[in-house]
Amino acid sequence: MGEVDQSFIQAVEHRPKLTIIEAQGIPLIDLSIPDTQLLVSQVGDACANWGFFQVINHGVPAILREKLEFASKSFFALPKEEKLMVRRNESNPFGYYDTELTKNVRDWKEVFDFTVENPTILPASPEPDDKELIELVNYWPANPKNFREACEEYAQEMTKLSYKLIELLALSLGLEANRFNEFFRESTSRLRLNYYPPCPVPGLVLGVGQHKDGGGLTILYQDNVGGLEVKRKTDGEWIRVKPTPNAYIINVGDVIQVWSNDKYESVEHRAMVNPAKERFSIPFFFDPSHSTTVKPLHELTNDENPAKFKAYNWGKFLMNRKRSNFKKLAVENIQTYHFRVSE
Ligand SMILES: O=C(O)CCC(=O)C(=O)O
Ligand SMILES: [Fe+2]
Repeated sequence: MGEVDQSFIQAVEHRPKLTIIEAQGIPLIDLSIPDTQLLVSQVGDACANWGFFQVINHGVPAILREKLEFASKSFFALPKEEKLMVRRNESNPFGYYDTELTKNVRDWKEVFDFTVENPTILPASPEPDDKELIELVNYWPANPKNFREACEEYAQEMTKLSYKLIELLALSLGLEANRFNEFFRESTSRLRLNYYPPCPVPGLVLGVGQHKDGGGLTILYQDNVGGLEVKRKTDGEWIRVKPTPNAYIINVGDVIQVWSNDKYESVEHRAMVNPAKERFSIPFFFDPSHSTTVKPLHELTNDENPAKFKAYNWGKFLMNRKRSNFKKLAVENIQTYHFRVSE
């Protein structure tokens, strides 16, 4: 990326501290324990207290992740011109991208995005009155040769793990295990490969600026370099999540916060960059169908605990976010608090 352009520089209050506080507290959950009740209560506590947890013994074969990590490294090592052949554009918000913005500031990263459904149905634009839908098919690079296969095999495993987790989450909220499943048919789930090159000014920029994930669940794999920071709910302190070999980091997104009527909060996080090492991470975003109307579940609201959010459409929300990370806007990008019912 050459010289550090002004567009990357974070406002003073958002700059990362170079002294690291490493989290003791992010719960580590063993998904293989046979006692479902115990598992459900561990997941429930983690969601309520942190919004984040790590899982081990999750059933995803390490070999598939390693194959994808290798494919990702090979892809990002290609000459820029080759990567630009699968660049996202105004009409398709997926593919390769190296100028993404988070909240109007540039991230120090390159990404490759693809969707799980083929095709994925999305609104043509974020405009509320535009009813047109589009069918998106993924861009695949010609190299490395097994790139598409590695991506697709891994995404299937992520989908399986997501259903396991969303069912535990439903149980932890006192709902039927399959309560959320219907929302994820014709999902808009996406997988992202993140590449963070070494950066000469890690105290001034971020790999990903502070944000909340907008959708259902995120399943993140981070390599052993580390850089993910989570805003601790108890005191607002930024806490580094230490990489655990073979583990996944799970966080609830805004959609689950709304469904749960604030019982579970979607927590802010960000990624720091490293002055010497490159870093790779692989988030999977388990997101509902574009047609989903997101609103607090009726089972979780009543007269004493009325709905805290107005209903909104997931497809339009997603396209709004996509527009704001493609182009710098004069206004703040869309956030779920815009739908909060005033008290
Ligand atoms: O790379 C990371 O550790 C975090 C990435 C992330 O939060 C995202 O892509 O939404
Ligand atoms: Fe994120």
